[in-house]
Amino acid sequence: MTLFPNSCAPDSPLRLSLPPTTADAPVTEADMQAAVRTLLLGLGEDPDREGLRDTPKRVVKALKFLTSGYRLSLDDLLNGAVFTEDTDEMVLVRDIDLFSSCEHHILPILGRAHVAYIPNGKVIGLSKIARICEMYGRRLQVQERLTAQIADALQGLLQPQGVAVVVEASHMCMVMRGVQKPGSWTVTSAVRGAFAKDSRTRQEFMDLIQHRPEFR
Ligand SMILES: Nc1nc2c(ncn2[C@@H]2O[C@H](COP(=O)(O)OP(=O)(O)OP(=O)(O)O)[C@@H](O)[C@H]2O)c(=O)[nH]1
Ligand SMILES: [Zn+2]
Repeated sequence: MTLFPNSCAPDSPLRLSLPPTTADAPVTEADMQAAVRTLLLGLGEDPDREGLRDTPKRVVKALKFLTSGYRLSLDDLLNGAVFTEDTDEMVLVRDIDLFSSCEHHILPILGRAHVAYIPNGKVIGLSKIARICEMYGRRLQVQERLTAQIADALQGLLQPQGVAVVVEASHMCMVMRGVQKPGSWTVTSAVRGAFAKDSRTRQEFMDLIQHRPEFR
């Protein structure tokens, strides 16, 4: 595994554009656990009671998992699974479960992605499309950026004739708190190449993903 997402060659198409981070800041695991302990105290809890004693450790572990996409790169997850193939028919992987975290509240974004591309001499292993969604999902996100990152990753890896991505998701920050709208779904799309230029191609994609959004 590449520990640092930007560790591939500076001119590599696989290089990720990460937001500025404090990755070099000396924040230890103990610091992070102490911060969670402080949160618990602020919430009026007793962090030393039995049920909460290991909670700082668990929360840090969970948050690290939910943001593990920062510590992955496209070449890690691709494992070379890009193949030469003489086809120019649309490939669609739909209903890819997606779990992300909203960057404003660090609360879950739950939904699914539909990802299509029209090859241009190269195809990608199908599971890798879901892995790309996972990599970008396991970061602090806004849905619009998540959608665009998935599209741009495929565009960069395959130089296909076009890419289309639709993400439909429910934001727990709009469901469990704040405006409290449990039935709301946010739909975002990113289209590139033929899907942007040709409305019939875009319509074919939209017809193929038509269904009632419902989180299972
Ligand atoms: N565009 C976009 N907005 C998001 C996303 N996730 C959360 N938000 C919104 O980010 C906004 C943050 O607004 P603020 O007013 O700063 O935060 P807040 O007081 O918690 O807002 P409320 O959620 O309205 O209570 C809210 O409107 C959220 O709904 C996302 O993926 N995309
Ligand atoms: Zn939010």
